[in-house]
Amino acid sequence: MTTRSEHLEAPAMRLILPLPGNETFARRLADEGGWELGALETRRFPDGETYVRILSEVKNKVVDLVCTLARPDDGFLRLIFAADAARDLGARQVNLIAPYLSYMRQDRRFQPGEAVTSRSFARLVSASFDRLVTVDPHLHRYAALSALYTIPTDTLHAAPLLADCIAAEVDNPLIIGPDEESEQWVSAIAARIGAPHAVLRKVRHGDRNVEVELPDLSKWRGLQPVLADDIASSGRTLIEAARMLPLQGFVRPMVAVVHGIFADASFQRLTALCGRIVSSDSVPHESNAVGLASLVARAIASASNDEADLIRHRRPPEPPDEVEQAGIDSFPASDPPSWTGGVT
Ligand SMILES: O=P(O)(O)OC[C@H]1O[C@@H](O)[C@H](O)[C@@H]1O
Repeated sequence: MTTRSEHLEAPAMRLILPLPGNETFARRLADEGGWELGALETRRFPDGETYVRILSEVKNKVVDLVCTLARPDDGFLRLIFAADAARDLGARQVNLIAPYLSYMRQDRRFQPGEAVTSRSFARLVSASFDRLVTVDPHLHRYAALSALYTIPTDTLHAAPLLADCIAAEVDNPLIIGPDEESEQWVSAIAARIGAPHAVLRKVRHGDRNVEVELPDLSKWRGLQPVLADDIASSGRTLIEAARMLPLQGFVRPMVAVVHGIFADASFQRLTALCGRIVSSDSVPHESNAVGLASLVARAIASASNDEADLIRHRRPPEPPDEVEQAGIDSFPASDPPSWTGGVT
């Protein structure tokens, strides 16, 4: 008979469990690691409430729920219900594998009364999961996810994979970031493939209204421009950058993004202005050309499955920081800024 201590010492079996729409990525992940692929069923009751049923055995297993979080409001409750169900049914550990992590951009209160959704979302996820694995979260004013999340997190980077994809497709690339924020990604990509890089200036006036200015790039005319960024959301940032490049005599740019959300008809609009457009498979899209499953599988395999270790790494929530208070004080109602959103 197996004793309790023998059982705890045995390596936990792992179950990769996709939420709807994440089956392809989950299958790749399971194949990479040689792990079991599970299934769950969800539907809506006639009143709009969510039904969730886990169809695989989870007892004593490490359960990795795979759910990219593009358009999170549609499926977040079913994700939380699935995590709770896995735990109720005896899962030893319940992790969230979210190749794209949402709610990273409203990371402070820009106007009095605004919800700081980065913080609220992190609290909800931290309450339901033991660990979070994600790729290139939009860390702007926060240096690391540990400033928001109270559970252990693994932050992976797609820049080397995007760089290899660009190098395979373009001979003499000039890597261009559409705004100052993108410097971190474009410099990493450029360094890996030994290409020059430049960063444009952007002013955001609204959710779908941005202005992009080009510095003098004439010394690089003749190179193939490659616009690289972390997210294409409304696509406006990339569209404006792509519109500006021909003004300095550049050919149509290639576009390489980690997270291709491409809301509205932005992909079609970009296609009209650009050459090849590639993204990672963090968000399922026709532009997916860079697979992340192997990167994510390696992180999962090396993460600790030890409950005691996870409990040690859980931290109490941090109190609101200076930034939040500064946000409240700095925008008196009589003098609102023209752009009230948090996204740059
Ligand atoms: O312009 P859209 O595509 O809406 O938003 C994406 C841009 O906004 C920034 O936060 C991102 O880093 C990216 O540059």
